[in-house]
Amino acid sequence: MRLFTAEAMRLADQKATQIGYPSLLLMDTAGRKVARALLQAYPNRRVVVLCGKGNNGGDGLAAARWMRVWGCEVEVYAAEGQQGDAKAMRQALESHKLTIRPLTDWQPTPGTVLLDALFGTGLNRPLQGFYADLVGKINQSGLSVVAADLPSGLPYVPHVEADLTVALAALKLEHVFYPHRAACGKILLAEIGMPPEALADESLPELLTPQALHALLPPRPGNAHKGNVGRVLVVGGYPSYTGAPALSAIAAYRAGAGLVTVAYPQEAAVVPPLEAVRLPVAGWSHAALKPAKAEAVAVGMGAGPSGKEAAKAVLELGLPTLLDADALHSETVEEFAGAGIPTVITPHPGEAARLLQSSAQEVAQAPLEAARTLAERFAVTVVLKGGPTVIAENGRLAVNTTGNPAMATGGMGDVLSGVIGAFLAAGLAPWDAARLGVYLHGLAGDLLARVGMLAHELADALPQARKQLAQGQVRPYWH
Ligand SMILES: NC(=O)C1=CN([C@@H]2O[C@H](COP(=O)(O)OP(=O)(O)OC[C@H]3O[C@@H](n4cnc5c(N)ncnc54)[C@H](O)[C@@H]3O)[C@@H](O)[C@H]2O)[C@H](O)CC1
Ligand SMILES: [K+]
Repeated sequence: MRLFTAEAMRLADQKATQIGYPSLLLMDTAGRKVARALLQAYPNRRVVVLCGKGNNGGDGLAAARWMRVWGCEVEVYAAEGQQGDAKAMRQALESHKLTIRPLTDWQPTPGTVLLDALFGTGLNRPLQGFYADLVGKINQSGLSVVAADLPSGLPYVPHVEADLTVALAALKLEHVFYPHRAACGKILLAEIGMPPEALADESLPELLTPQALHALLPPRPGNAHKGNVGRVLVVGGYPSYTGAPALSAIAAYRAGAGLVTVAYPQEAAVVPPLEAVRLPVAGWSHAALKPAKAEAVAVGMGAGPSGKEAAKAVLELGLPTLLDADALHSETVEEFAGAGIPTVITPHPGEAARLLQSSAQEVAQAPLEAARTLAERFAVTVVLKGGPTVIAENGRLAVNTTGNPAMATGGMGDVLSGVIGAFLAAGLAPWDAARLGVYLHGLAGDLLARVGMLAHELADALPQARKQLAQGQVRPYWH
């Protein structure tokens, strides 16, 4: 499944028309789906539909007609000047003898549900004047609001704050990235009959879905033993950061690793989990790490200023490697890529900014671009953590669809490193290990989803998350 921009959606629309699918049919289906979703969420309420003059307004006019056909009480307020399909929808509605009132006449009436069909993907500048005031009035009314396709005004300010948004044909950036996603309320994706060919644009970012991720889960063979399902070497720890490598080790086991070894400076009071092999080292060197039995390495978690040296020792092992936190330095990443080692880096916006020589704010404002640039510049697989996390590799992008703000606590990144490390060790390519790891980590977070949860608790929820994914029980947030 792909993530659309407004422009990509317009092209998809065009393509559908070119291959012979009538656009009026798309609009009518859009209206019917919006109407049905609204009535399911707010049964037995009087509905007020507010329509703009573009195609988003056309969806609203179609929705009003369907609600009328189904015998619901519905009032319509619309801007003047519809063209094309939207004009046809206005005529179709009028033929049902429903009075369409001027948009300027609308006043909030207690107990009604609003259908916001003012603007969708066609907005190319912030709302001003009458429409800005109207959005303010909608938001201050305290009424329940259902948005057709997008809360009107997004991606700018002001915009409608909806309780429910029915995304049409595909999810757009605003349905996925914060802070805009918050204005959508609950999100439902409505299929409107768009021919699949029109929606299949491989150049767009992939949205991680349970179906796609399910296929990546490494099988657990009947003759599994701890030596053939993936062994991970966790390298980190420093006198003042002793918890990080332990968390990664727990997470690697919880994600399915057969054996986890933790290498840490002997002077650091690291307490690996009981199940891990301990490898205290007197200084970072290849010789010190060599005894570890592993198919993949995760390095940098809580390694402090010794992170660079630790990574250098890991480099010589030549194993697929995840570089996190204190191992995230430009020279280090370049060395791994230069040596042809399958490498995943997991920066947060601050670390990404350090690698890109920009600011954390710039990275957070344009995460897709930042991840793509990092992947191009360093020729590695990039996991840029955020709301949501973006994965990039060699021109392709994927956007995570699990996780929640309660996960914003210390140690969550260390857990993610362990999870991705486990999938690298199980033999997954970096692109697959990164996507599956990020998705499962977020899914475990969603199973707990309460502020105050701890990183090790999330790790403990990983087996349940994996089981749900394996059994096809995961419902994405837009269902
Ligand atoms: N494939 C689909 O998903 C389908 C989507 N549909 C719906 O169509 C809209 C997009 O319609 P479009 O006509 O392109 O744009 P809008 O209705 O969002 O608004 C355009 C309208 O508004 C004017 N305008 C633009 N910016 C401003 C502004 N700042 N202030 C005032 N007016 C502005 C512009 O000139 C136009 O007149 C999509 O979201 C779906 O809801 C189809 O129904 C079916 C297929
Ligand atoms: K809208």
